[in-house]
Amino acid sequence: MIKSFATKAHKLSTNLNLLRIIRLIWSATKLWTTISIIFIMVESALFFASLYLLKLLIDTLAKKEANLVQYEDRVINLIIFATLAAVLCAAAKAILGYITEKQSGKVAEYVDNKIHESAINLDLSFYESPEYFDILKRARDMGGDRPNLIVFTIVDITKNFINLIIIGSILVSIDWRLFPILTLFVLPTLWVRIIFADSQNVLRITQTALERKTNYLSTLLTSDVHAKEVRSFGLGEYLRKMYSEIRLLLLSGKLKLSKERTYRELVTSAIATLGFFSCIAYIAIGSVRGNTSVGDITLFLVAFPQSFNVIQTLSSGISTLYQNNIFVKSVFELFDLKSNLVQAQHPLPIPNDASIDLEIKDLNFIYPHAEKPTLTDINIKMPSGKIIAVVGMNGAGKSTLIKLLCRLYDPTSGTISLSGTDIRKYSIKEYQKQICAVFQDFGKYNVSAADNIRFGDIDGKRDRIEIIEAAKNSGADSFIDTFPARYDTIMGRIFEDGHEVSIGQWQKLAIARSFYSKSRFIILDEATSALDATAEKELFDSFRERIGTRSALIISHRQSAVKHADYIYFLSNGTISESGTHQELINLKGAYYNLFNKDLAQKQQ
Ligand SMILES: Nc1ncnc2c1ncn2[C@@H]1O[C@H](COP(=O)(O)OP(=O)(O)OP(=O)(O)O)[C@@H](O)[C@H]1O
Repeated sequence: MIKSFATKAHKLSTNLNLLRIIRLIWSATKLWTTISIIFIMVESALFFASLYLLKLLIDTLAKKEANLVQYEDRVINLIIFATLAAVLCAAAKAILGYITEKQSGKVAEYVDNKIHESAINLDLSFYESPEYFDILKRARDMGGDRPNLIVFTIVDITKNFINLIIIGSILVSIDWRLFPILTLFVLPTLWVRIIFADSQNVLRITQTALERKTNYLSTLLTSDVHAKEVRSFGLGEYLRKMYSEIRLLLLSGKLKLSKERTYRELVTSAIATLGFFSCIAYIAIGSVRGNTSVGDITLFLVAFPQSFNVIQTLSSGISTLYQNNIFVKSVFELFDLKSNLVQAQHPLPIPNDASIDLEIKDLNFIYPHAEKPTLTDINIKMPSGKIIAVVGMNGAGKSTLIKLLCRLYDPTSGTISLSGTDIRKYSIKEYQKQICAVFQDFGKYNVSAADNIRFGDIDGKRDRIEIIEAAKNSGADSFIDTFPARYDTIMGRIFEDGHEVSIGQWQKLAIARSFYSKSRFIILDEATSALDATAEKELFDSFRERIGTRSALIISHRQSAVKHADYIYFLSNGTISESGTHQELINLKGAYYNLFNKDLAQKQQ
């Protein structure tokens, strides 16, 4: 048992990240941590003073003095000081409670901020990895009340540790054997608690994926996004049953562990109580035999239950800290994750000249954890001021190409260059500012129509004229103008006073956002799929005027969207199989010709 305890203790110290937790608390709030340390000291000093004064009082009472007046004064003074120390100790304890609350609020805010900062800075590949979502879930579970709990527990442990030394020294002064005996009897409780905290952590790790699944099912059952399909396909009952079954499975795992823990704690608590009464018996026998003074017995009766309490609280504090360690660990794991995109050490400035082009050369790309490449031998030129189009069947790799152009991923081999320089030599943020993409799953922001557009250039000044101009260019102005609050109308139905708009109207807002951006390249990935035929025709017939001097890349399954492009690439199974102008590709009578309906293409010739 001792060996096992030692191993556990070693694991505890290495696993606990204690130093790192303390550093985190210190970084979050130096001021409140300093005040908290001061008050811990003050409270402990007052606690010691009140006990010591009580001891002096008992000793004085035990030895009556001849001078009664002096004797009485002495007793009264000791009572006053002991009371004062006890009152001040209680006051310090109450103030420390407030300070800890303040301190833990700051820590919670700091942890939340750091979690969000890490989540923003990690590259897209993390958002396509289940392991990352598990870490993120556990780290986010650290939010809420958990930082509070950890700060409170650390404060409590520190306080109780100091109190233990104080009470321990008092007990040693009565009889040196008391303290080790008591500690020895309480150790099994601590051991059991740590073992089970450890098992609980293992259980939490193994249950994270299932917990995420229940969260997902709950979202399906309750979110507005899925409400229509859940009803029309009658999925509600099926999903609810699935949710309940997983919750039951999770609960049974927790209950099994809890049952075992309760049984073992019953045994170890009995051992601790046995220790407590053994010490009392030892002192009582000493008293009967005249070996222990009345003062010592009284002091023992005051200090001993307190010490028992302190040791128990200390052991439960340590196990609470250990239990929460899994969340702390996940937070640190998240903080330690590094983006796979390597930032240039000395980034080059983005060229300022009017003509700026993008070129993809001999590019190959394989997704992390994927078995085969998604893109092979890609060569594409995006000259300044030109419109190019990429066409291909579902799954050909078009969106993947966009992710690479936006530097959300880096190519496995080959290069993407901006004005002849590999884009990895620029700062990621500055490069990404040059490209504005409207993705297939574009964002629908429940903010005002104006802000939906302004998000295209969040760092720029709020220019209402430019926002209206962008809305006109995308065709969004026609529906925004029908709202009484026009550009100040909140989009979507999540918040009060919000106006839901159609998918096509959301798409027009997203396109307006890209027009409003200051990027020199606009990418539309199936960004007009929900636009009506007239709106789409209007947009693309005068697309060149609408984008000004910028270059554009259009991905679409519709001929009307791509036929005006200066150059078209046909992507097939991750490679470019055809390229040329619309007319050249029609004449070729290959995959492009076949994709866009032979008859229609023939009519157009
Ligand atoms: N994160 C990912 N990890 C692994 N494979 C992926 C990932 N994302 C996409 N793929 C795979 O890459 C291939 C190309 O996907 P991509 O989304 O680029 O196709 P697409 O041409 O845009 O298709 P669509 O026309 O349907 O939008 C698909 O086979 C897809 O399964």
